[in-house]
Amino acid sequence: MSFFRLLNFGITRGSSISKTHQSNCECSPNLIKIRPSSSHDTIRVPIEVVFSDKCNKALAFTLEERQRLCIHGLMPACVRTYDEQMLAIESNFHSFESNVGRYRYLRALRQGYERLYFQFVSKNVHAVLPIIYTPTVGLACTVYGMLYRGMTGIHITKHDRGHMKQILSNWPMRRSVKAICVTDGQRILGLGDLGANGMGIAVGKMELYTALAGIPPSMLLPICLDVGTNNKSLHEDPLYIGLRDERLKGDEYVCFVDEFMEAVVSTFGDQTLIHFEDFATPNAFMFLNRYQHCYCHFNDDIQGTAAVGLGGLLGIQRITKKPLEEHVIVFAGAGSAAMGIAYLLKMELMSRGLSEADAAKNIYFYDQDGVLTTARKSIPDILCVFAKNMKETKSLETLVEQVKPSIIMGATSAPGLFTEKIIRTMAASHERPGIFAFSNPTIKSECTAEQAYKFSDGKAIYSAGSPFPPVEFNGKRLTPGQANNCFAFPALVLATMTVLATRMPDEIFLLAAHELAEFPTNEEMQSGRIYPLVKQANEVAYKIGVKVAKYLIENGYAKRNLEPEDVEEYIEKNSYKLTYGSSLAETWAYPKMKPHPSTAGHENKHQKKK
Ligand SMILES: NC(=O)C1=CN([C@@H]2O[C@H](COP(=O)(O)OP(=O)(O)OC[C@H]3O[C@@H](n4cnc5c(N)ncnc54)[C@H](OP(=O)(O)O)[C@@H]3O)[C@@H](O)[C@H]2O)C=CC1
Ligand SMILES: CC(=O)C(=O)O
Ligand SMILES: [Mg+2]
Repeated sequence: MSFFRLLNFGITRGSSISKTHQSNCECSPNLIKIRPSSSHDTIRVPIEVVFSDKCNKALAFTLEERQRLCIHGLMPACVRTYDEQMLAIESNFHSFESNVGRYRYLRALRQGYERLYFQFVSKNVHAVLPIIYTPTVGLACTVYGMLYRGMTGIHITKHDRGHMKQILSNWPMRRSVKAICVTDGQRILGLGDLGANGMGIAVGKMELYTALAGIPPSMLLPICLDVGTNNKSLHEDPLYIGLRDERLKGDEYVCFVDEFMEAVVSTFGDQTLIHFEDFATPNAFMFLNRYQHCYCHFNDDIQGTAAVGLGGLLGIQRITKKPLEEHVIVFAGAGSAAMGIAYLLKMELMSRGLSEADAAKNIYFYDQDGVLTTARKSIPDILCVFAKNMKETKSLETLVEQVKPSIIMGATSAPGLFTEKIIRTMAASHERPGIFAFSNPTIKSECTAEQAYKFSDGKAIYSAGSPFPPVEFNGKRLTPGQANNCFAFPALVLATMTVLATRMPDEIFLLAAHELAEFPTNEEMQSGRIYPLVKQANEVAYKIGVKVAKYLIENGYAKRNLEPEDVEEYIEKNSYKLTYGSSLAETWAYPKMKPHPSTAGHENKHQKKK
């Protein structure tokens, strides 16, 4: 018998509890007296469905529901309200001494009570993001095998070639999947190659889709491509969950990922959004170039970070009242994050009328080989324009003394790279030097908030990839910004999924950057915080998501037949409901996802051929 036939047994969809039935119970908040209900009122739902992560309301099952679902007596008498449930979770959450302990608790909560979990995350973004996202998720990935407690997504290994479609079809909610976040685990935050343990990152990113952007979890599928790991310590770790082989490489690796992309669209449809996360930089760029014009694909480390990086730079422009083209900017690190930001920054400057060479003139790159000069052999294409005809130096301090940057952007995973001398040199030449320490998790930051404020005499406009608490300096409370792509990707995926965009063009990342820069008030900007607060992340996702969705419609990228003025209403109507259904039928109807209406042949009037 199908799942739905079981669910519908004995109940008319949409019906509510009858008056007669209600009169069978006498309830006070904590004291319940029941007379047995008549048999036709009960619903024979398998107990594993009632108590499944999707349906379980824990102690919030009402007395009527307990009776009708034949689960009465399987839990204590207390019927908890929403606030009481939140209190219970909050008390548990705070009772753990370590953040990994909290992470572990939240995993169990998600796996037992999905809706309750997302209620808690959405209402406590400020406290929970540092656990399910950076920095704690990074630490959790290092011990992921130990923390593993069952299915969170799909693992496809290098032995699955030729069978990927079949594996993707094994996902229980395959009919509702609309977006995928995939990693091959090779560059997990700044922690390096964590192989199959990287699944924790894909899960964390997708949880933010739901918690911040309201996308139903049933539409989301985290995937780990287990192509081996070159991390020897994982090969020897008895709790490691992945293949203990060297990584696939070369053509074999590319063909593997090609087959994966084809399997995704043939299983879930060609509108599926495919988010790449934490691939090693050369592969990240290679796949972005390969797929961005034929799939609905983006790379968050390159493009999401670029939107947030440029948003921060536009914030510095607001504070200093000096146009970005007049700032001297040093990028420390030449990986996905730094190159992505520099590319978008160049695009922004060229949109202001500068030539490519002029846009790149004041932008310097520095990596493990020192400053990027024209003398360097084999420069990645994207960086050529930034290479300078200057004397080579291996020292970042020397470079900073030489070019006196007003802004430094670190994405190196090299903690302490921004020394006291560097920060003091910048503060001596600039009233409000911009210091970005993008690297994650916290232990990888190029400098801490305290160092940035102390060594700059409180002048620094400091932001970091991971959260830092406010710092008291000379009687002032200075609040760092969080320069993290979590202020961009939820909005971008919300927009893309809302309008069923065919592609994710560069312009939407530029637009997101501009919108993000407008968030902080003038007062907040002047105090040195150029990003919104983490607790505003839902509002950021919604507002930027709406703007980007309208842009996609107006520029012919949308497949859904939706007018720009209807975007807000559509989002509100279709977003994940954090509260339980108001009737039994609504509660139990949850797993039945309505397929997106086919829009084939219904191009909206804004649509151009792309
Ligand atoms: N805040 C956010 O939203 C995001 C943060 N990140 C973080 O940024 C960091 C980098 O990631 P990604 O861009 O993918 O970069 P990669 O790890 O691919 O590259 C790191 C770059 O830093 C350089 N580097 C390493 N050590 C030093 C050093 N001591 N001095 C100078 N340069 C150094 C490397 O140089 P070489 O090539 O010569 O080895 C390389 O160019 C990670 O910590 C990641 O977590 C990433 C994406 C988003
Ligand atoms: C935030 C993020 O995507 C990273 O550090 O890789
Ligand atoms: Mg990342």
